Amino acid sequence: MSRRSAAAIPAMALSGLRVLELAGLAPAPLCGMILADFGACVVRVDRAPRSTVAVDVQGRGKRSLALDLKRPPGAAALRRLCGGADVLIEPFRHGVMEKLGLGPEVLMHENPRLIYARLTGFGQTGKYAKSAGHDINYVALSGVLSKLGRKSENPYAPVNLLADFAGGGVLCAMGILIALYERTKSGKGQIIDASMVEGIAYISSFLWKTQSLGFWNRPRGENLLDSGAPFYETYRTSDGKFMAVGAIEPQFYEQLLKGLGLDSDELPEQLSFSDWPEMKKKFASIFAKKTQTEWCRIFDGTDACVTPVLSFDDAASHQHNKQRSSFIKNDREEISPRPAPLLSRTPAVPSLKRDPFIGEHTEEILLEYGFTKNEIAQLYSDKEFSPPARRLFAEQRDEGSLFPVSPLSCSSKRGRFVPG
Ligand SMILES: C[C@H](CCC[C@@H](C)[C@H]1CC[C@H]2[C@@H]3[C@H](O)C[C@@H]4C[C@H](O)CC[C@]4(C)[C@H]3C[C@H](O)[C@]12C)C(=O)SCCNC(=O)CCNC(=O)[C@H](O)C(C)(C)COP(=O)(O)OP(=O)(O)OC[C@H]1O[C@@H](n2cnc3c(N)ncnc32)[C@H](O)[C@@H]1OP(=O)(O)O
Repeated sequence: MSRRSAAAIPAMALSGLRVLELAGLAPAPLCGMILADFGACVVRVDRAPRSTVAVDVQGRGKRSLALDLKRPPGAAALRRLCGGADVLIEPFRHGVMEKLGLGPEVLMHENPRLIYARLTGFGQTGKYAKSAGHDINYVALSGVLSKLGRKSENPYAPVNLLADFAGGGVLCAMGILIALYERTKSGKGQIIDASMVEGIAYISSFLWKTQSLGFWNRPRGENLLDSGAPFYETYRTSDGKFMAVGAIEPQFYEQLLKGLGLDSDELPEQLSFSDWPEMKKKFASIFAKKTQTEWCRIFDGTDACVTPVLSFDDAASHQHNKQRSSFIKNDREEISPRPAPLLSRTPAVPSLKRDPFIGEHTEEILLEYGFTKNEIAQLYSDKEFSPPARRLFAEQRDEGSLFPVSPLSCSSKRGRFVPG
């Protein structure tokens, strides 16, 4: 690429943004990965020296610094790093950061521009603030879990997508961006209390606000969008695959019937609740007569709102997704979703390298944040970053297979790290 064309590539939307993400389980890593995908320089602060395995499988585009925050030099180092950062993401239950002397009153006193994002299940206050929990507990407490599941079955949590990721990682990233925008006007940072319970509840506003419309008057699994309706359901095909049907509006429902070879004049009204169970059986027996490919041939290109239920492999190779390059392959041939949404001028440019090893970039990050070689040596001598840990990092690098991967120095590879 010529120098001219290289110069013409606009910086990513978040380039220059310095983010410290304290290593956590699932939500905070997604939050950090989103920011990194869109250009932020994200440093994951891992535990040292006791970490042996990276919990973060969403380390794309991040670098790793290992610190023992329980020892005064480690906590002091984080304080100093926060002095030069824009955003701190912390994923511990309420009180942990305060116990470490790293609460917001300390860090924001030293850096009033800091956005201090606290991503927890239950939030910073309330009866459960100090309790352990996981996605399913947060979805339960939000009220949403009571709505999920098929007829006559127990409530069902759809993997850990709702709390950890939608209500947690994504909304926390949104909170950070809102706070950053506000900071351009006030010059001040702020604390973000991102509770996953509230995140899911917020995301489920439609459910709350449609209560009065009669959408949800029937028991779980018997309503319009919760697998009660025959036209909003999945159906097994003759080859053991599935089709998804979402033909809600009458004109689309008509096309569904046409594709199935049915005549609406000979059927009950679309919204006749009492006929739904029978209609489901009818649709199921028809879908079971053809393969998924055959049904795709019938419905593709129509407005019947019928699509194949794809496996991950099939999703990545589906023509539509390929046409949009919706999935990317990293340098280990691992396929994952491309960052979304697509920005027209400054789209995300995700790293295609492996995720970072724990502590892999400790020294280079500390140097970038203004530590001298002597100070870093002092941290070493204080066993903050002990020889055994260094050996471990070397072993990780040699084995190469223990951890998913991507060392990407913001300064060298993307030119988007701005030293403080
Ligand atoms: C359902 C999901 C969770 C699913 C995750 C699993 C799918 C994955 C978990 C483990 C993964 C595997 C593993 O990594 C090994 C392999 C790795 C390989 O790369 C891939 C394959 C693996 C097999 C991998 C596979 C999978 O990825 C896994 C199986 C969720 O719901 S996640 C959401 C959980 N909730 C929250 O995050 C809300 C806020 N947090 C909390 O409530 C608590 O943190 C939590 C989660 C309840 C945990 O409580 P815990 O008591 O453990 O921690 P805290 O009270 O928060 O305190 C943290 C303590 O740690 C100290 N500390 C932190 N950093 C440092 C540091 N740098 N140095 C020193 N010390 C540190 C801190 O001071 C606290 O100490 P104290 O307890 O003494 O105060």
